[in-house]
Amino acid sequence: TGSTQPQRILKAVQNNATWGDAESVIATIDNYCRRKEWAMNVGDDKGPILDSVVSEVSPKVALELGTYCGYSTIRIARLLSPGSCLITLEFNPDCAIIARQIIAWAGLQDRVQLLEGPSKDLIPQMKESFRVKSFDFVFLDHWKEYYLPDTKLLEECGLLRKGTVLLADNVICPGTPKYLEYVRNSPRYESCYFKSHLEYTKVEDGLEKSVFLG
Ligand SMILES: Cc1ncccc1-c1cc(O)c2nc[nH]c(=O)c2c1
Ligand SMILES: [Mg+2]
Repeated sequence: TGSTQPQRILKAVQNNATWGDAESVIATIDNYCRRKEWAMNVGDDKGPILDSVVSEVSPKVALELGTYCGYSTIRIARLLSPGSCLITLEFNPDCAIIARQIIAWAGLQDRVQLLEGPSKDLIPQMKESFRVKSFDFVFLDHWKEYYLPDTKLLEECGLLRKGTVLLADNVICPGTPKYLEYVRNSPRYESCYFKSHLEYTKVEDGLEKSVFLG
């Protein structure tokens, strides 16, 4: 039986990236996915926008919904100051296995906690089980239908505070119309759109940055 896409991405990293060098892991994945096989990483067009928002927020406690192979996990974690942490949620165990190895290859395992399971089950456990008071930054990149319910769940669980920044991938392609309508019309958010392209393509996509106002 053949290999899976995450396994092929891990192999590309092991064969081309430098152990402990997050930049080389990012570059390797972008080269592989641009030239060999497309994959749903935030990529090297939207990636710098993600970087600039993370750098601006400098989160102490960050959350990522949707790890996949760990590409955006590494983009975020490499910018965190020591003592900060990123919790990333992945429901697919086969992806989680690969992502752990790619995150380790980048030397960032000490700043990342990868939790396996559905976000709707893990989010309500954040305070008690994972001792999170609130998140400073949330990257939404899992499944478009879950962006809105998970945002409401984060609100209900008291995991957002005045100034928490939500950044959502794929708000144009595949598109998250219900989420966009909510954050753009709710008085509890200040929202803005960063136009870009779907990873490794010329198709329009973008990131929506939404600040929770409390
Ligand atoms: C897979 C795909 N095909 C065509 C167009 C876009 C996508 C696509 C792109 C992404 O960045 C995604 N990120 C998280 N989760 C997704 O499901 C997802 C899907
Ligand atoms: Mg995405």
